[in-house]
Order: sequence, then structure tokens, then C-alpha cells
Amino acid sequence: MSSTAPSGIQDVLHGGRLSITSVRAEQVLDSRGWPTISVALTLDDGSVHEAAAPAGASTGAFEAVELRDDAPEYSGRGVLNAVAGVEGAVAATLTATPWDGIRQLDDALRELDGTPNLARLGANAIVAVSMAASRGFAHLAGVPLYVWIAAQTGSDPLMPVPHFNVLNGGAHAANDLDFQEFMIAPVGVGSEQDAVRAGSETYHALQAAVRDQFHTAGLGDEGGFAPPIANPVQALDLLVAAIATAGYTTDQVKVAIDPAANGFYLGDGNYQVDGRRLDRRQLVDYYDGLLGDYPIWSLEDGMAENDFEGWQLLFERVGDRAQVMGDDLFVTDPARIRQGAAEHYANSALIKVNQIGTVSQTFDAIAAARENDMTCMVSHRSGETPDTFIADLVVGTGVGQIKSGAPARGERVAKYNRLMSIERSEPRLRYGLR
Ligand SMILES: C=C(OP(=O)(O)O)C(=O)O
Ligand SMILES: [Mg+2]
Repeated sequence: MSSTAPSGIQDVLHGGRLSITSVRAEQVLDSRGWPTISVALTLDDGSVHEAAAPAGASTGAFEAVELRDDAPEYSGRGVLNAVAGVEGAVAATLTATPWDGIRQLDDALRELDGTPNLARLGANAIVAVSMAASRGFAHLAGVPLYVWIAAQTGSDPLMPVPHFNVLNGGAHAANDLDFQEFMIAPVGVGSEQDAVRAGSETYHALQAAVRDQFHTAGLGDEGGFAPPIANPVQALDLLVAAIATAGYTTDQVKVAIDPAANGFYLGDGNYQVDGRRLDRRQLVDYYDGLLGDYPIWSLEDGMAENDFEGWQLLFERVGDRAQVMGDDLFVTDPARIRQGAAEHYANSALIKVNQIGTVSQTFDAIAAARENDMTCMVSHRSGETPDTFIADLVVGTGVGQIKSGAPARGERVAKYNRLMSIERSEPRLRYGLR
């Protein structure tokens, strides 16, 4: 544990039993304007702890599933059934007994749901309850959420490198760009403050270029620009030019991409990128070329979630030069991460709390990655709320990387602002990659 933790790790681990007196849930809107669920837990000391579920658009087939209403309202995407489940069965369970720890509470939620993928109560309902309960436990321990998370996971807190998604394509934008995310990562600056500044300055340099060249500043779901381009090379040229225009070198600010290859997988080992059909070997050649030509340090979901042969080819070719990361491949599932390590699919795992559904299983996913010398990046979803849980999660687990979209739009910057606030409150925390 870091020297930054308050005195007595046992106090943090066992701040007391969580006595929940009431559970409230409601339907609110996410950043795409679709309903999501927000939960508030009241404790016996009168304190209230809230959390809201995010929602993905390019979801993996093996994720825990959301519960959406089968009703005409909100095109069937309402969450009133999820709300009713939380205020009914979940509330009855949570208020029946005090809770010793988050794992005990999460296990009870899973048992109550009774399905492997949380389909009955909904992963959206359960994740919001689990995050709100974590805040309750941190409150009992009298420490910031990230300190409680560090104690739960035996981690050294670390300020992460933010990965700003500044050009959007795929399922997150209306353009013809097959690759979903083009991110800038200030790996070579000295602090979170400096990283946010680099992200903001590069974002604005890019904005000027996009306006100038395409006469538009239209945005994708994560706040990045979505100009009418189709070729990933054109996107990377824009990015590298913006980094230089903003006055940074590519040692200071590198690039990360999430092609989200499920979105352009044709099946049978074939993909379609910018109108060209590529088999898995040709796609690996293509990535290899991009890694040679551009300062790309991290490549997420380069292959489709079921193209295991493709993952092995990709990892063998570029795994010594780049972070090869599984998102839809691993879905924050400890068992899938372990299997991926054993089969040499990747050296990194993306971490999304709502993919697995509970906070304690998210800790398990990070532990599984660590056991196998894999890195992790904590991630938002494309549909978000101003909830900042993931900012504390990334600092507390000390994994050193986060992605939360563009450095613009309230639901994205809430996380970056929380990171800077943690850094201001604890300036001794180191910034950088793990
Ligand atoms: C954040 C992502 O998108 P979504 O939330 O739509 O799955 C992603 O694919 O990494
Ligand atoms: Mg992804």
C-alpha cells in the first residue's frame, strides 16, 4: 500500500458494516439521450451514496446484459423494469442485513439475479448498486473512494495516462470510418494537469484542422470529431499534425487506437477496411505498417472477439512493440483474461465495470491481468453520465491508464476533472504508465 493511504489499512478494509436503510432508483438520461438507471443508497447514519450505470454501443457478445423495457416508450430502451427490480427485490435484500464488505454484497446481488450474465435484474441495475455500495464503504472507512479501492485491491495508487478519443468512427459516428477510436495519450508529460492540458491543446488544434478541411466540427458519441473520412491513414495524419501544431513531440503525446474490429468483421477471418477486403493476415500486415509509420503505442480490439487465430497472429507480430489490448475479447471477465494470457492473444485488458457487472469482479479482472503480467486500461462507455467512479477506480487500482473520450463534453470531462482534483489533493501521487 502506498504511503498516501490514511493510517491503518485495516480501518480502510474494515471501516464497519454497511447498514442500508433505504434504496432508491430512478430512470435518468445518458449522454446519448437514452434512459439509464441511477441508484441512491441511504445508510443508517443518514448519508446517501449514488451511482449511475453507463451504456455501451459496440458491446461484446459476452458482456453481462442490460435490462431494457419491452415497451414503446424510449423505443424500448427504458429502464423502468430495472428500476422496479432495484426498489423491490434488491432493496429487500440490501436492507435485510448489514454488509461486511463489497464482495459479500456483490455475491448476494449475483445470487439474487440467478443468471450468469445478470439478465434477470440487469447488469445496468446491478452495476449501479455495486458502485453506490462501494461509495458507502469508502464513506464508512472515512477515506476517498480511490483510497478505499487501493486498500481493497492491495494496489499502489497512481495517476493514470488519459487516452483522449478525439476522432470517432465505427459504431460511434455517422461517417464511413471503420476504425472506432483514435486517441491521443500524453505518456511523456509530468502530471495529470499537464496531460489534460496536452489533451485540450491537441483537441483544439485538431478542431481547427477539421473545420478548415471539412467545414464541419460534427462530433461522435464520445465527443471526438467525426469528419467525413473513411481511411484510417487520413485520420492518423490529422492526429499527428494536430499533436505537432499544439507544440508537442510524439515522445510526449503518443497515439492509441481502438479499431473495434467486430464492427468490420465479415466472418471467416475476413475484414473490410475502407472498402477493401482483407483477410486476417492482410489485416495484421496493415496494423504492422501503421505501427511502423505512426507513433501508435496501444492497439485495442484489432481483431474480432471470436477470431482467436487472428488475435494470435497479431500478438505474435506486434506484441513486442505495442500494447495489444482486448476489450470485446475479454469483457472484463477474469476467466477470459486468463485464457487470453494462456493462448497468447494479448498483453493488456480493457476494464469496464458494467461489462462484468460488479465492482468486486472488476477487481478480480484486474488481478487476473496482473497475475499474467498484462497491463490494464480503465474505460468509460460510449453512453455515459457525469458519474466519476472510474476516475477513482483507475487511481486506486494504480493501473496507470484510462480512456474517457474527448477532453470536451460534460460526461467525459467529469472524469478528467476528478482526476485533476485527486492530484491536487494528493500531489505526491506519481503520474504515468504502470
Ligand atoms: C468504449 C467503447 O465503446 P462502447 O462503450 O460503445 O462499447 C469501446 O469499444 O471501447
Ligand atoms: Mg473498445
